[in-house]
Amino acid sequence: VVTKKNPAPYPPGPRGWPLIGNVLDMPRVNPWVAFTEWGQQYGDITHIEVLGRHIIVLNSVKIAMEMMDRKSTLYSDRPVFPMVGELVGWKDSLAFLSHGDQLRRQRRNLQRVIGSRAAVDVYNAIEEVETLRFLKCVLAKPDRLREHIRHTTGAIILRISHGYEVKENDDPFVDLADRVTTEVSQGQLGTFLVDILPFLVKVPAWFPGAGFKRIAREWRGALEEMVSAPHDFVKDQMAAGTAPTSFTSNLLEGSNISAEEDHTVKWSAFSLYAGGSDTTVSALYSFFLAMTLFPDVQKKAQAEIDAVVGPDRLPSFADRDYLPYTEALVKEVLRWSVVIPTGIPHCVTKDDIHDGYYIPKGSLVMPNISFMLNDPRTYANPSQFNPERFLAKDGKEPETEPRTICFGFGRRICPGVSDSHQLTNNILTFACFSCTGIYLAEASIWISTAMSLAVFDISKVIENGVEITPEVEPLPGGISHPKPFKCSIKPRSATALGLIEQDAN
Ligand code: HEM
Repeated sequence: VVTKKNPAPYPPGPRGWPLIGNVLDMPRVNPWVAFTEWGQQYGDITHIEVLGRHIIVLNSVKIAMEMMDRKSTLYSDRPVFPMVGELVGWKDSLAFLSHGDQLRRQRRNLQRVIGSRAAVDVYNAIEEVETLRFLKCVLAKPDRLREHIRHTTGAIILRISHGYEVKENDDPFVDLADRVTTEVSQGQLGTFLVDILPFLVKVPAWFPGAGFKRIAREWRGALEEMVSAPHDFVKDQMAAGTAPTSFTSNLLEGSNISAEEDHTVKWSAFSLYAGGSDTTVSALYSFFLAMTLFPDVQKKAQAEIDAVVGPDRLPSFADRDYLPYTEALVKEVLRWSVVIPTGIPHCVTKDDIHDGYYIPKGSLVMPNISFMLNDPRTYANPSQFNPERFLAKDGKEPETEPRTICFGFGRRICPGVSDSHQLTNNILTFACFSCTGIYLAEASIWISTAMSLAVFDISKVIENGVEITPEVEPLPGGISHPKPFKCSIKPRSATALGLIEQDAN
C-alpha cells in the first residue's frame, strides 16, 4: 500500500488513542478551558485528530492573523456542522455557508447595509430612540434588565432588517429570535455526539440515543418560522404599499425578483438578525455586570460624560470622539467578557505548511479568542478590569485593540465590523476604527453604555443587610453570556430622571 507521506509534522497536541484518535480529548463544554491548557502545554498552534478530522487550535493573535488574515484565501471556508447546519437547517445562513455564490451575495448584501460609516449613520437615530426606550423600561422594572436588553437589541435589528416595530412587551419575533439564537448557541460544534460521529445523521429518530433528532426537528421548526415570518411580513407590507425602508424592502424593490434572489435576501436578513442579536445582548449584559463589580470605573466614566455632555441632555453619537474613557470602557468590556470565546471554526481549502507544521486540507481552525483576549503577552494583568489599558499615558502606548480579535479573522470576519479588516494589515485598519467608521456591532453597545451611565447608578444589591457580589461565570454556549445576576439600577438624580422620562420620539 502506498501511503502519502506528510510533507511536515502536524502541530503538537494531546496524544490520541489508537483508532479513535483524540475523540475523548475534544471538549464538549467550555472548550476554551481545554484549548488554553493545550496552548500552555504544547504551544500556540496545537493539533488533535478526531476520526480523521484534523482540528487546529490557535492560542496566539499573531499566528491567527498570519494564518487566517494573510492567507485568507486558504483559511476561510466553513466546515459542515452536522447538528445545527444540516439537521436544524442553519446551513443557508451566512455564518454557516461554504464558499460559493451564496456566500458572496449574502456578504455583499450585509456589506451594503452595515459595512460603511455612511450606511450605519442612517441607523444611529434608530439606536438613540430605542436606547431611550430601554432606559425607560429599566427605570420601570430594573430587575428585568436582561429582558430589556434582549428586547431593545431585537427592536433595533428588526427595524433595520425588516422595518418592523416591535411591540412593547412579548413581541412574537423577538421571542422567536431569542429562542432560535439561544438554541444555535447551545448546539455549538462538539456539543452533540453527531458532530463528532457524523454518520449518526443517518440513524432513524426512534433509535436509542437518537434524541438529538427530536431536538433538531423542534429547533428546525422555530428556525424556519424565524427566517420566513418577518420576510413575509415585509412582502405583505410592500404589496400594500406601507413598507418602511429597511434592508429587506431595499433589496426586494423592483419587479421580477427571482426565487433565488428572494432566498438570498431572506437569509441575508435573517443572518443580520441572527448574528447581531445574541452577541450584542451578551456584551451589554456584561457591561452591566462590570459596572456592578467595578464602581470606580463607573464613576470615572460618569465624570467624563458629565463634563463633556452636561446635565441637560443625553449623550449622542456626536459625543463619541470626545469621550475617550467611555470608548476605552467599551473596549474593556469586549475584552473582559468574551462574546464568542472560540470563534466560529474556519475550514482549510488546500494543504498548507505553516510555521513548519502540516495543516492538511479540510482541517478545522479554531481561534481561542478567549485566551487571546486574556493573554499576558498582549495584556498586562489580563484578569483586571482596567479601561485605562486602552489609553495612551506617560509615553505608554495603548494595549492591543480587542476589536482586532473579538470579531474573528480573515474573510469570515464578523460583517458587523468592516470588510477592510481583511484587506489590509488589521492593526492599521483598526487604528482608524473610531475615525473612519462606527459600525453596527459596537454602535449599539457604545450608545447604551454612554446613555445608561449618564442617567443611572449601577451597584450591588443589598439583601437582608448583606451586599450581594455577582459571580463572574460564563454560561456554556458558543455565544457566551454572563450567568444571570442581580444588580441595583437607580436614576442618578432628579435631572437624570427627567432625561429618562422625556418623549422618546
Ligand atoms: C459584540 C458583538 C459581536 C461580536 C463579538 C461578534 C463576533 C463575531 C465572530 C467572532 C464571528 C466569526 C468570525 C470568523 O469566522 O472568524 C462573527 C461572524 C458573524 N457575525 Fe458577528 N459579532 C458581533 C456582532 C454582530 C452583529 C451586530 C452582526 C450583524 C449585524 C453580526 C453578524 C455576523 C455574521 C453574519 C457572521 C458570519 C460571517 C461569515 O461567516 O462570513 N455580528 N461575529
